Amino acid sequence: MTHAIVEMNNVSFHYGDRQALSKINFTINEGDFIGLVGPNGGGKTTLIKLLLGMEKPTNGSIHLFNKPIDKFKQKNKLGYVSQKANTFNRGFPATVEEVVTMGLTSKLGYFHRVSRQDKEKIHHAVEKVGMENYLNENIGDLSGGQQQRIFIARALVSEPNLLILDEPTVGVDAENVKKFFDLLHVLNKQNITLLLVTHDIGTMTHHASKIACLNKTLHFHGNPNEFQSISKDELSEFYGHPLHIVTHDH
Ligand SMILES: Nc1ncnc2c1ncn2[C@@H]1O[C@H](COP(=O)(O)OP(=O)(O)OP(=O)(O)O)[C@@H](O)[C@H]1O
Repeated sequence: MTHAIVEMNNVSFHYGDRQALSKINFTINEGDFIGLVGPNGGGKTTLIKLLLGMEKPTNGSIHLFNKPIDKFKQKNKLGYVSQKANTFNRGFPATVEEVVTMGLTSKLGYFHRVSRQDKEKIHHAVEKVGMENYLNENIGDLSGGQQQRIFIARALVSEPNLLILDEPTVGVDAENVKKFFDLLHVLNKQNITLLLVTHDIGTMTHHASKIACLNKTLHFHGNPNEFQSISKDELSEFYGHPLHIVTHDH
């Protein structure tokens, strides 16, 4: 039986006079791996802000794990890796272990003492992303792809059921993109539901179990085969410009 962990019902959102989202009905089921795609300004970031409780819908309702979002207190169930996560420069004075610890302290408060159990969680999260040999390295000395793994570990440390990733493969080379998706599949098999915002539709159709296409309204939400059967003209109309999709075979 599938369990809905996110339910958006008839959700609209305005920034002042500007409507960013209109009448969105969107469900995320436990175990989904959803690629959220759409043109620039289509409302992807806004939708994520609503899920994270950073903005409130102008109309409609959101339920997280069967609770109305304003009654939902288990913030640890949601993990978020932002687009700007890997911007640490060389020499940034924090070790991998310290960065991953921030994933707990941001939820528990900075004065929360890190217990032995917390340490175990931190090490476990770092192991999950295959970076256990780098715990004492400075984050700024790692490659972009390695830093990205650490930010995923930071999001995983609070043991989320839903992991939201915003444009995680921008600026990552093809080999590391492949490794990154391998990691996401492992996490997905471990029952972590994934919502990945991306402009790379071609890669997404190979990896995601569902594609959601957003341009103010939700134009499509279904499996990648159904998505690929949408005509190029229809997609270009939805995007507002001709679209060239590069598909990657693995
Ligand atoms: N803080 C804000 N104030 C006013 N308008 C905003 C604000 N943030 C976003 N918008 C507008 O809301 C619409 C949706 O923006 P949003 O950032 O959600 O789109 P997006 O799909 O994430 O875009 P991109 O792919 O370029 O990151 C756009 O028209 C944008 O200009």
